[in-house]
Amino acid sequence: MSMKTDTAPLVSLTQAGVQKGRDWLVRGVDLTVEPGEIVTLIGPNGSGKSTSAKMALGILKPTEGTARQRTGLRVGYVPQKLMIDWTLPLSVERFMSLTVKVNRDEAFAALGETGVTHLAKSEVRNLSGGEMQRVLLARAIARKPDLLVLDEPVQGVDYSGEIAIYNLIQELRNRLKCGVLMISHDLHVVMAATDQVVCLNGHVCCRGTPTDVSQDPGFQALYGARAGGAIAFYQHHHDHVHLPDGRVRHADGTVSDHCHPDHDHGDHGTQSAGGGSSADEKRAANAG
Ligand SMILES: Nc1ncnc2c1ncn2[C@@H]1O[C@H](COP(=O)(O)OP(=O)(O)OP(=O)(O)O)[C@@H](O)[C@H]1O
Repeated sequence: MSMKTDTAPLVSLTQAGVQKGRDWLVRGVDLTVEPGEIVTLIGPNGSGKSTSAKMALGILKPTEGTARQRTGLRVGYVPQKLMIDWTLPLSVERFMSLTVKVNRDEAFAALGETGVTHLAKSEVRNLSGGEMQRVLLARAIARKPDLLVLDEPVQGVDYSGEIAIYNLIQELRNRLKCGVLMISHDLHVVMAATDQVVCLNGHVCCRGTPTDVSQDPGFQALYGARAGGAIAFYQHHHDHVHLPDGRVRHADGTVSDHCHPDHDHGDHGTQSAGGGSSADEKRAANAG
């Protein structure tokens, strides 16, 4: 059998779940990332985003279901936190080749791709949030990955900076033709650049294109003009919680064994004027 062109998704999960002791960290996750596709995992803290990403990357073996990675998959990773002693001087140039094997030309080419060649001699600890994210992106793409994994890519970046970073991620995807798997930790902010949004809540709560959401007249009335098409706010409420024993408690207080895939996960619509009072809505209101 010829292995010249592997046309399988870069990574895929099928009904994947992880159990630790008696508790399920996450279950029933279906996910694929194709070359050139941007997939974003969203959901509240502890909803299983990192666990799902780790299963997709083959770092964590699913207890149930399957996880597959394309043969010879190269992954570029932007971590959520860096284990770096910030009291030590470290130039961007040196940082680029600190943990990954890249030569000077590759490092500079990558810094060029993310628009920060001019920072090569700068101290990493002096970088602004946006500059740091660009350097991290450069480091992740330096070895020409098939898949770019971004764990909270707009950390420490202000609102206009966020749009710039998301636009850059989209540009990189277009230029490098890589797939992108993004994790958004505490924001229900999803970019128009995202092809697929998978919202987790201990299981796949809902999924779809941000376009569906951003084309909603109610959404446009609130955010369309201001957001400039670059960012969509994906707002919804979870109408049930997953109990540690795997059972599901619904909004009406009833408890059931399963949360079926065809189960109505409640109002996943866009925010309406005068709607609830969650932190997400406050954030959306502030940003908009
Ligand atoms: N090795 C482990 N053993 C036991 N529980 C774990 C382990 N790893 C994660 N968990 C738990 O599994 C759940 C899902 O964790 P996960 O890190 O995937 O969530 P997350 O959506 O990425 O959260 P956050 O937004 O806070 O980073 C959490 O309740 C977490 O405490």
